[in-house]
Amino acid sequence: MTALLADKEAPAVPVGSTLSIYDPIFLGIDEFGAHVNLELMGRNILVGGEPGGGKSGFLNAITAHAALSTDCRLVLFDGKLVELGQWEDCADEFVGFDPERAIRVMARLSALMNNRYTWMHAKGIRKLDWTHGLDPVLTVIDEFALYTATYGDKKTQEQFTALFRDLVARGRACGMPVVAATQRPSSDIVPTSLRDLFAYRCAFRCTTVGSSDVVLGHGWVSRGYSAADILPTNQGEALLLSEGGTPRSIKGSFLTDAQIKSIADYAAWIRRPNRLENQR
Ligand SMILES: Nc1ncnc2c1ncn2[C@@H]1O[C@H](COP(=O)(O)OP(=O)(O)OP(=O)(O)O)[C@@H](O)[C@H]1O
Repeated sequence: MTALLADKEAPAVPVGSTLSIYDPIFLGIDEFGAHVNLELMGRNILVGGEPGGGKSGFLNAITAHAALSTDCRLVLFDGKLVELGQWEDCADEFVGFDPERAIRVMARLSALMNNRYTWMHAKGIRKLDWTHGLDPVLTVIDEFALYTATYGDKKTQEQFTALFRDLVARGRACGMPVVAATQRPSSDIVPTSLRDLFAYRCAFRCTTVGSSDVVLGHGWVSRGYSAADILPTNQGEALLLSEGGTPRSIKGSFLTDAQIKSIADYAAWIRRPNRLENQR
């Protein structure tokens, strides 16, 4: 009822819950049915696996949390438009298949990182947190290989790759984490030097044991953790590895298109620039 009131008549309290990007993000359940949550701030997440394994579902669950977090700015890259497209109204930037635009947005993120580090240096801050009053900026990229190896020419691909790598390397300490997914987990698309910048790695079903190791890190297959063992019929199952741990079998949370639409509508409403809190 409250939500139906016009802005000027609405009480100065939120009509529903909002989240913080500093809250743990619900990702799904483990093999014992326990909730699996992830603290994103200060970390990057790499997601890989064959088409149809459940990567976009996983990305949508994280994006939903971020969209409902009014302390988080969102930058979305979706070369297919339809995987993250429903969140466009919640995002500060939504990049589709235009490689030049992808580079421009990445370059702006790079400039923002430089500004933040200059400010942090002046203030003597080593790692940004919620007490510093700067909104985190989450970048979510579905199928980054489209930008690094498919769209554009060699020059634009190299430019994007360099800026992307810089964001993954430097973003996390200044409140700019990255969640990046690819359906091509091969060593040319995800070289070890890039993979190692991701503290969290999530492997959905992979076609080969080599691809599983590309996502999780070399040696996990030989220790018995292979995403190639996930059944093709078990979509949404993945091996999740967090810094210093061992891969954990999870079943990712999944939002239907209708659920995404209603969450995205609500999130766009609470994120609108003239929302009540901003008018005080
Ligand atoms: N956690 C889940 N639980 C149940 N079903 C799921 C889950 N995740 C995905 N699915 C099912 O698998 C289908 C494909 O999932 P999704 O689009 O996320 O795969 P993908 O890995 O992103 O594929 P692509 O690489 O082609 O984009 C979904 O439409 C859904 O039916």
